[in-house]
Amino acid sequence: MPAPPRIIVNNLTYIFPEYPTGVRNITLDLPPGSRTLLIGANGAGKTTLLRLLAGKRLCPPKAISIGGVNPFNETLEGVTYLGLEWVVNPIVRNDVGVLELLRSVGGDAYPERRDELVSLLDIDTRWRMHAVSDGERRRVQLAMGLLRPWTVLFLDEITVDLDVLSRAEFLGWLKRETEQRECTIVYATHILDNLAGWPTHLVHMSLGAVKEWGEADKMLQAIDGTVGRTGNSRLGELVLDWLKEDLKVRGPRSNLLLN
Ligand SMILES: Nc1ncnc2c1ncn2[C@@H]1O[C@H](COP(=O)(O)OP(=O)(O)OP(=O)(O)O)[C@@H](O)[C@H]1O
Repeated sequence: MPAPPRIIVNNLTYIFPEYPTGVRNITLDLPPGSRTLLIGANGAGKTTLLRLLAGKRLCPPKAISIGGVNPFNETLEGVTYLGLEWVVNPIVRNDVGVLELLRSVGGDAYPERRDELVSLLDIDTRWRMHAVSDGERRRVQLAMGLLRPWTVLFLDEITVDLDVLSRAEFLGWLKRETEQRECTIVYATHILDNLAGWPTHLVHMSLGAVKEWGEADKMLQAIDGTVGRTGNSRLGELVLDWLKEDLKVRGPRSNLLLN
């Protein structure tokens, strides 16, 4: 990557061909080393935005810059996108061993990193992938996906199958990565456990637009104390307020059927 992994989005609008949905007028500036949480209700546009950022959909020429590069036009060295299509890749359901899989994605080139991920994700290298649980499969996938040292990581909630401890370890490792190397993370998630103190930035999306975004500490200042009214973390409390407000503005989807 030619420049530090800063992510700039400049008035990005993308509408799906033949559908009136998409994302509109999105502007963001996420500095190198930041860890951004993308927050929003189902259908808010998080996956659409992440896929645009990762260069998987064509966007207007100057709307996105990842380390100074338009991701659709140029190959993005060091950018990793882990989303649904990666999760459903059938390769990780074959009768194949863990080490063989890790080798196939370059594990031998990064032996220390491979061993660190195997240990962190509590992977038994004797596993055969057709005979593991969903969570075990997900851990191996994560090790595969993260093995090459990325500079920008786009994560579309891929930790749902992990148990609480594994997810906490994983999040801690991601945080250390951004502290020890020059790299940047954007993570779309609905699961806020163990995320207190994790994000440097928050982006709140609703109905295909960014409603607000900024430094997490500043945005969380509005919520008093470390634990909110419902026992949630301050982050959980803030997000709950956002989503309630979004629902109020949009109205329940069931109303659409009645009209
Ligand atoms: N391929 C597509 N073609 C047309 N519309 C789409 C397509 N993919 C998503 N949409 C629509 O775009 C909107 C945003 O979808 P998106 O998947 O980005 O939401 P999301 O915030 O990631 O939701 P979730 O939290 O459920 O994953 C939705 O209204 C959805 O119906």
